[in-house]
Amino acid sequence: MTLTQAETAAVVAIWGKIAAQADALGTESLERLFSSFPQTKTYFPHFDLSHGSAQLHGHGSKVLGAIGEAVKNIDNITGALATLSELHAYILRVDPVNFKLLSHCILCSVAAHFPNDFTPDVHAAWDKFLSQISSVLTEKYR
Ligand code: HEM
Repeated sequence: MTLTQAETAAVVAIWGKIAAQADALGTESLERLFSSFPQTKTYFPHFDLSHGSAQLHGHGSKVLGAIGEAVKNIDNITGALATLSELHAYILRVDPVNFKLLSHCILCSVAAHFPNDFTPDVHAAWDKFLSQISSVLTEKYR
């Protein structure tokens, strides 16, 4: 399920705009996740999840940072996210279903901030890209 050249181009095309607001978009994505799918909060009992908390911002920034690494290494996402993959599988033991939920929330945040850039093609390409990231982060479970 590798990205086609056109899909890669569509992912990269909008990344510059996302990167410029990475912290805010990451935080918003997490807030969407915790409010739409409250069961996901169980992985963060040690976090202050209230709106605007420093931990939420810090984590949102880290998540989008990892996505940025995947964009930079779009031909080798597995290698780029290897350490994170081990962390999520062996240490954090995040149920794979949650990756779909977070991916959905990231897409919603990007769509809300960049309605003109978020064309159907860009939507489809980002959907595929985020599912690739999710596959990499959950592949150690098998
Ligand atoms: C697009 C998918 C995801 C990406 C790119 C991602 C990325 C990251 C990154 C970069 C870190 C920090 C690692 C470090 O500090 O070394 C992290 C930690 C963590 N992630 Fe994820 N993650 C994803 C999905 C999820 C999901 C779906 C959950 C659970 C609902 C989750 C739960 C956690 C938890 C609990 C931590 C540790 C937080 C802490 O104690 O600081 N992650 N993730």
